[in-house]
Parts: sequence; structure tokens; C-alpha cells
Amino acid sequence: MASSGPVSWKLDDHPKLPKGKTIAVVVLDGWGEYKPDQYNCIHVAQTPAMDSLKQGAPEKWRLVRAHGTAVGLPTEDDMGNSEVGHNALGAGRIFAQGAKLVDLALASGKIYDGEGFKYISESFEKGTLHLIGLLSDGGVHSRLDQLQLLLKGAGERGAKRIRVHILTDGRDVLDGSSVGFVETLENDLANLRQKGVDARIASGGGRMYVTMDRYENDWNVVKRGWDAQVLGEAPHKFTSAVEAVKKLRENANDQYLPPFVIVDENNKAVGPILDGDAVVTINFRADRMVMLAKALEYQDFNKFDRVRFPKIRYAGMLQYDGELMLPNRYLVSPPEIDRTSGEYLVHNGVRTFACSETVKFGHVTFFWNGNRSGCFKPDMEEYVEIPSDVGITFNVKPKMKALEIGEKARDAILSRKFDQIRVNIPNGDMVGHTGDIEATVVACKAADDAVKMILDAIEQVGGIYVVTADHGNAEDMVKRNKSGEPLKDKDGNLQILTSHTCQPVPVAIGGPGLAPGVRFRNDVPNGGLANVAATVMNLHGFVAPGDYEPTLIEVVGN
Ligand SMILES: O=C(O)[C@H](O)COP(=O)(O)O
Ligand SMILES: [Mn+2]
Ligand SMILES: [Mn+2]
Repeated sequence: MASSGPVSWKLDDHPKLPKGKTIAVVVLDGWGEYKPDQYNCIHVAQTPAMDSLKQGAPEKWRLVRAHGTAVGLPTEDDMGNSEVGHNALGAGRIFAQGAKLVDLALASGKIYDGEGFKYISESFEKGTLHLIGLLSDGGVHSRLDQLQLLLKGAGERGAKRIRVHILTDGRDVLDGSSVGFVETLENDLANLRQKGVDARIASGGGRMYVTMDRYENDWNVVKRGWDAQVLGEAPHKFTSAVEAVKKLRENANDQYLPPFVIVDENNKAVGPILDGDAVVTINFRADRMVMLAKALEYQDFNKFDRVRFPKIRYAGMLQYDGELMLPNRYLVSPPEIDRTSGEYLVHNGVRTFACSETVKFGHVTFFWNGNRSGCFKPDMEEYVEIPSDVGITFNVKPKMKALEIGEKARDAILSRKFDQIRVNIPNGDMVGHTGDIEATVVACKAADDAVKMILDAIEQVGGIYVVTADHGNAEDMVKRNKSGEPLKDKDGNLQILTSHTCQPVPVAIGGPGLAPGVRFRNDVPNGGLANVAATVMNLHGFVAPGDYEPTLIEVVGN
């Protein structure tokens, strides 16, 4: 709930903990805790820095929950992800997240009564309704069952012509599962056609190669999608989407399928986006939809040549950026993540430095601050983005920019210009998603090296560190049965897990600046990521607001 009335930003002083310590807050992306076997890349890799922190258990090292309801997701079967993880870390409270809000709006039918749906339905009589988004049941960016309900609901409410522009997954779900999802969707569209709705798949491509870039890392990705979805142009043309995906999979995996369009018997694209049409981007998660939303919405736009800028009615499943009000129209209101710890802390004099490389930059800024772009007080904050490599899969360069992030953090710590130095180290996650086990081992070592640099700098300035992660990934690289044994596919090949996991993640505290007597409490056994914010506020010398999830620490002795 958004707070009513003006917010009082003043935080109470912590009765026992001093202010003015330099605190490094390190988020290892995709770094969970799991049993040590050969598919646990964190275990296989040399990770002396993280291992040394673990020696501090249980007083200085513990595990917290990073998936399911602990981060505002609908069920305990939902793995964690960066958006919900960083939201919880930064906001200190658990908000019902996009996945859940869309579920509720669909179940109650409220989605159809809202302004957003009314707006797009004005196109139903004469135009086409286009649905663009990730086709899987991963539940990280979108969910198939939500798309199915929306298709049905739109058909029942007058949409006469529907075109779906699919993005295949293989990242939040198993590689190869795209074929099944397309078959399921085709079945639904056939049912709609029987009811008189002209409904078809119009285009497609793999999510990482087509459309779903983030933080403006590579606009070519969005352009490829634009050409297929809007212009109806792509290097590959097929008359059936199932055939398209099966054929293109011969040379690429689901994440990286090249763009294709579906054509009719005259080789004409069946569903370009035209003046008078309606468009809905069906993903609820923000980061990988913002770029497309800009291309669809902004009159002035120079990131690539759109060739044609159709006059459409566009709505997002959610509003993806509250600050930019992007998109202007949306079907479901996003969670109102207000009064984040970052905003409180700058109001209480904490000078903040945040850094990652491009692919995770928004995680420690935008997601951390409750899906809000930009700083709160530019004179108190510095956000540094290190450009990520472009156009490669990260198993090729598994060290990514870990070293550079470590160096920037070290320099910021040693400069003594900041009270909080916050970084995201992406390797375990980004390389874990490629499913390349060997490369992920290298990635984990690189992440550990970066942690070491930061711990050393904290040592030098007498500071404090808080090292944690946003969800699991690299600690388990295979799909398993209920008893935890690796599963094989019908050809006897190991089923590689490219996705996140439901494992807990570590939180470690320490450093020469940590007051004697500070230790983890043992009365928050179910603590989750949202408990970290109050913990960090305490270490800065403040008591967290009363509605924050409880702190993980206590101070014993005098
Ligand atoms: O967007 C992605 O890369 C994956 O779907 C989820 O990964 P992230 O939540 O770690 O960003
Ligand atoms: Mn993540
Ligand atoms: Mn990830």
C-alpha cells in the first residue's frame, strides 16, 4: 500500500550501533546454496573468499529465502528472480509482484474493467489486437496461462482479429520446451478460430536474440523484433510456427532462435502491426520490455530506424517504469513499491555508490529502488554502469566485467566519499543461464575474485560488508527428480537447467567496522531477502521503519 500523506524520512538512531561506517553491499547474482556435487558450479569452483565467509556461520553467515511467497510470488514453486529479489532487498517489505497481480486481475475479471483494456478494445472493431511476449510457463517475465486467459477474454469481448508475436524462452524453462508451448498456443488459437475469431501466430524469435534486451545493452535485439512484429519482415518465413521453431532449432537453442514471420500462401506476412491496431506487451516484468515499450510509444525515437511508426493503441500488461510512466497505458497496476531503503538512507545522509555492468545495472538501481529509474538525490548518489560485452553469450567470456566492478567498488570504498557501496556481480547468473557448466565454474571463480577485492578494500577503511545474493542459479545446473537425482532426457542426455532455482541464498556480515557483539539473531528462522534492508539500515546506525521486515541482527553484550 502506498503511504498516505507526506512521508517522514527521518529514521531513528540505532540505540547501539554507530553511524558513519563504510558499508559494502554485495549482491552475487544467481548464487544459491545447494548440496555439493559436480553440478554445483559454486562448489566446484575455487571460491576462497565466499568460503571464508561461510566459516562465520551461524553468527555472521546464514541462509535466507529468495523464492516464492518470501519475495511476493504466487506460490512456493516459483523460483526467485532478479526483479523480485532486488525489489525485496531494497524495499525491506514483501509486495505482491506482477505475476500475482496479473493472476488476481484475470481471476476477478477486473483486468477487463480497467482503463487499459477499454483503451485497446477501441481497436477491436476495425483493427487487429497484437500480443507480444515471452511464451513459457517460467513465471519470471510472463506466464502461458495468463496469455491463454487474456486471449480468451479478448475474444469474448469483441477482438475479431488477434495476432500473437511469440518469443521463445529456454532460459527460465528447459531448452527445447518451446515446441510444446507453441503447440499449446496453436491449439488455443484454433479454438478461438472455431468461435469466429481470426487468431494466429504472426512472428517469433528467441528472447535473447529478438526483442528482450535490457538496459539498452544492444538495440539491434529490439530492432530484429520490430522488423518481424511491426514490419512483417524477417530472414525466415514459414507458414506454421511449430514448423518454424522445429526447423530453426536445428541451428540455435530456444533463447537464440533467429526472427521469423508467418506468411500466407502468397508469401505475405499474416500479421504486421498497422495503423489502427492495438498492441499489448504481455510480460509483467519490466526490465526486458522497457526498450520495446519505448519503440512502440515514443514519437521521438532514434535508437534504430523504425521505418514505419504505426498509429496504435498500446498497453503494457503492467506499467514498466513508474518514473517514466512507460507505457502510459497498462492492463494491471504494478506493485506500488514505495519508501525503499535507498530513499530513506539518502534522506538520512547516507552517500551511496551503486555499480554493475550493463546487463545488471538496473538491478542495483532501478529494481533496488522499487522499479524507479534515476537517483533520489543526485548530489548524494553516484550510479556507475560498466558497459557489458554485446552480441555474445556469456559462456564465451565468463569472467564478464567482474574485475572491473570489483575495481570500481574498491576505488569508491577507498575514496571515502561514500557510506554505502552497492554492487551486483552478475557472473553466476548470466553464465549459469547459458547451461555451460565449465564456463559457469569459471564465472563463479571470477565473482569470488571480485568479492575478495571488495572485502580487502573494506578491511583497509575499517568498514563493514554485507554479502548476499538475489536467487539461486549456478549452484545447480541440472534438472532433478524429487529425491534430487539428475534427470536424463529420452536420449539419455543430462537435462541441463538454465533457469534459476528455489534454493536459499547466503547473507554474510563482517569487516573491522562491525561493532563487537553484532550477530545474526536466531529467532528469524524463515528470514528472506526482505529482511536484509532493515539489517543494512542498522549497520548504518539507524532503526528501520516499523513496517519493514525485521532485522536479521542483534547486538549482544553492552
Ligand atoms: O531475464 C533473464 O535474464 C532471466 O529470465 C531471469 O534472470 P534475472 O532474473 O537474474 O535477470
Ligand atoms: Mn538475478
Ligand atoms: Mn537470471
